[in-house]
Amino acid sequence: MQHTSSFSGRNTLILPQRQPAAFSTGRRPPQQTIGVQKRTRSQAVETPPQIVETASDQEVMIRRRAPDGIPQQPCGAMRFEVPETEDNKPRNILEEIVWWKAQEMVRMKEKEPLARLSMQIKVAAPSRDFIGALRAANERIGKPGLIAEVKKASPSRGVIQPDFDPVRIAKAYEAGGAACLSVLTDAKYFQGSFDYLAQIRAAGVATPLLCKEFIVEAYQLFKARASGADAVLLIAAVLPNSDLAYLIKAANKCGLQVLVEVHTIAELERVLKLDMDSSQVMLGINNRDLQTFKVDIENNRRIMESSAGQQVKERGFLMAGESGIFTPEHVAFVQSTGCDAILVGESLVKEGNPEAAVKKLLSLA
Ligand SMILES: O=C(O)c1ccccc1NCC(=O)[C@H](O)[C@H](O)COP(=O)(O)O
Repeated sequence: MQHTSSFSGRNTLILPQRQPAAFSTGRRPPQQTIGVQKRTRSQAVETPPQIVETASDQEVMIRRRAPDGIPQQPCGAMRFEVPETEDNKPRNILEEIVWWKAQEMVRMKEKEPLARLSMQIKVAAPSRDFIGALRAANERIGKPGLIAEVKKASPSRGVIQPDFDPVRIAKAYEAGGAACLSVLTDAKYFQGSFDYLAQIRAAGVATPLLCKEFIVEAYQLFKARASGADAVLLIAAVLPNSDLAYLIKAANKCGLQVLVEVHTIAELERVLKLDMDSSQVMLGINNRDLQTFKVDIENNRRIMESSAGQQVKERGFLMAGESGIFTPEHVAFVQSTGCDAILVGESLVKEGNPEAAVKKLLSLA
């Protein structure tokens, strides 16, 4: 991958050269098969078993795009329509969200071209050290550094906080002792907004902000940074390593740190093959399976006890436990597995007094 300096000339931000994504279309390359190929009896004798790829070896389990194209695609004054087939329906919520992002971004780019965002980034206030703030809080309080999530709704829980005021909640989290905040920006599935990031920053909240978005393109990094984010989430279940490598470099060049999220040992093993700087990239274990919604915080222990989990510690990466953390006992459990940070949404945001909820969760009161 070619490296270039962050900014060249006056108005052009140069990003690293993109490598093609291994499975970015969701289709497998023709020479690859899942499991053992079907053979006739004679072939079984003559041909050795050909196990080219198993499910756990696959880079990503979700298909990044609908195989036949998105159902409706504007094209100038015309519109493509692809007939709905079984294959062209998303297989799970994560696929649905990721397919939606492609359509959403067409409109976003029309409204706010990349060049405009690039100009905004140049004059933006410097970003804050997201990972450093979590490490400092962990040292100061002896508990995992808390990333408190500002989210109104989610696909699995519906509306979590009907009386949703993002700035009020952000200020309360900060006053309660959160080291960092995570702000949902997806509008369709989480009722979030990039404007919330900007509003929270403009209101004088000093804790670093994570843009919680389903990022598949560099455009979203620019949008996050222009809105006031200090860090972005990249989801390993969505992005093959080629895309992760590109997006991590692009994010860092925009002044954003990165939280790379995994859900399985296989994903962590894969992600650890990337060349990552532990001062710019942290890792997270999402205990929610984003394809089925099942939450299991034991997942945290399983992953941290694996040899990949050991490698995380040896290489000095900050690791966050994410999802399903409701009580101080959960916090202690996740910390005992080796996580020095936690990401918590529902249990805090649903409380009428989020400041007290943070103190209670961290046993600071
Ligand atoms: O929460 C969902 O329903 C969901 C569905 C599809 C993709 C992502 C989803 N959630 C993101 C998260 O995992 C959580 O917002 C985050 O980890 C906090 O979890 P919690 O403390 O359980 O609210």
